[in-house]
Amino acid sequence: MIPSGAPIVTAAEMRAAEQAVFASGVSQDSLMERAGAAVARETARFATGRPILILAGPGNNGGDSYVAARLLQNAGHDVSLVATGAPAPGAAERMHALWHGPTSSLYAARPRPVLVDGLFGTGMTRPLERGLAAVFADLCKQAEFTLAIDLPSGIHADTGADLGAPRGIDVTLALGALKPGHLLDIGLERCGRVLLADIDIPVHTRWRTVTRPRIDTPGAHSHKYSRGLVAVIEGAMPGAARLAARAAMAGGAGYVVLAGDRPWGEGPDALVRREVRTAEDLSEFLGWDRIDAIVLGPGLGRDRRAEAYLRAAFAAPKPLILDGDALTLLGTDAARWLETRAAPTWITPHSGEFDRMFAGVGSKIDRTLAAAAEARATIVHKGADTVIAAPKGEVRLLAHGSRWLSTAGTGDVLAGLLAAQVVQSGKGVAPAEAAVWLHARAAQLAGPALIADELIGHIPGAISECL
Ligand SMILES: NC(=O)C1=CN([C@@H]2O[C@H](COP(=O)(O)OP(=O)(O)OC[C@H]3O[C@@H](n4cnc5c(N)ncnc54)[C@H](O)[C@@H]3O)[C@@H](O)[C@H]2O)[C@@H](O)CC1
Ligand SMILES: [K+]
Repeated sequence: MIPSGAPIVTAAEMRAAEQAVFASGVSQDSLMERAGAAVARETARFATGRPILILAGPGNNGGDSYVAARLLQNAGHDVSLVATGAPAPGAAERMHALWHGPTSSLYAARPRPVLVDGLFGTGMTRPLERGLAAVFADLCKQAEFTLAIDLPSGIHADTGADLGAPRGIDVTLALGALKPGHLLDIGLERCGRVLLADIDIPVHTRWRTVTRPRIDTPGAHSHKYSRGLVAVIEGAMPGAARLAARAAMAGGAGYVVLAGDRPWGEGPDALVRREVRTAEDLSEFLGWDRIDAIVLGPGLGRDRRAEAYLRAAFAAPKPLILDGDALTLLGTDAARWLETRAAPTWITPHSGEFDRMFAGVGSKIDRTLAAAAEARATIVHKGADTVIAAPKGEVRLLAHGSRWLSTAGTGDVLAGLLAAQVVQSGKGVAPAEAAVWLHARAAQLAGPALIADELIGHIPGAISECL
């Protein structure tokens, strides 16, 4: 569980935001008191009277531990504290001085039912030393409840990479804002439930977690064309395009046309079919001014005709959603091709497709942002941690989507759903955020062992939660 619509900042941005708070006259000690008070509050809520063991590292994460230990002890809790070494000079050292209980060595620590991890937070820069990681993992294993302060020690704040974090953290209390490490890579698995503590540090960022969209009920004067016409192009595997077309219909598009050389197969009667056999046919069809968005790629194939279809779709001055085989065809030339389009483009790669199209370094957010800027397209980089990035720097992140979505066809459904949102809600991240939320919610409603066809049936239920 991750708070929705929450700001996400890097460790450096968080430090800068803290410096701005200090510059406004708030002392480092009082900020640490706020952080420690939030930790004490949440720990008390979950501890329900059980004995508490608090781990304190050398830096400010440890400083928060000393504050929490003092406040919990003052409130009558049974608290033991262990430290990895002397606290760093400054606020952490001053908070240590205010802690009047004993401080013992981590290596002598006895497990207790409640564990609070204040070893390292955003200052985590290198892997945990092996012996320390083993002791820490063992204490987590033997605890009944574990809360990590800001981040689990052993998770890289900016990338979510594993620097030796234990399994079994139940709650991570993010201080001030979420960090990418709560949402990406191994961090996503190891944080448990993420709670956000507002410690009154203003942050300014264009990165947020995905929120539930607001969807308008069609107005009295709405008609099929005003609600948007989506054209889905069929290729070698017609089932994939049909899934996308049906998802566009369920997603609220007013009119959906499936265009291909075998469009007459199964599917709803409300789906309009159009026979298209060559790239010339396709160009002519895409010239129809009623078309508001095009979906190309699901089941397209990778032959010469598929390439010609891709060129025809690129040339059409319409919003374009590219998925699957279209992305494979773009390959390493993706950015060069995509940036030539005048009309808006969305691409929906999974990590394998993304890595074939774009180089890049850094976290999944950094790489997706860089690719979006280079390609001048909005990118929905799918996965357990789905990152949406737009060329001008906007980021939305959906973590904890249903793991049952990892089956064939669910990506085709997302592409169609995205097209339906594009024709209804316009540009950039907004339609992508709506589509990703609806897709994840439909998956939750479909439950375990879902198949892509069933997912479509739950889209209206997801939409009804957004009205
Ligand atoms: N800056 C502030 O005033 C505030 C910071 N806060 C807390 O401070 C944390 C950040 O504090 P720090 O910047 O001091 O950093 P940490 O407390 O996360 O880490 C302390 C130091 O440990 C060292 N270190 C990193 N990886 C290590 C490893 N594998 N083994 C051994 N040592 C390692 C680093 O040199 C780092 O400076 C936040 O996560 C948050 O918990 C909060 O108290 C709010 C206020
Ligand atoms: K921690």
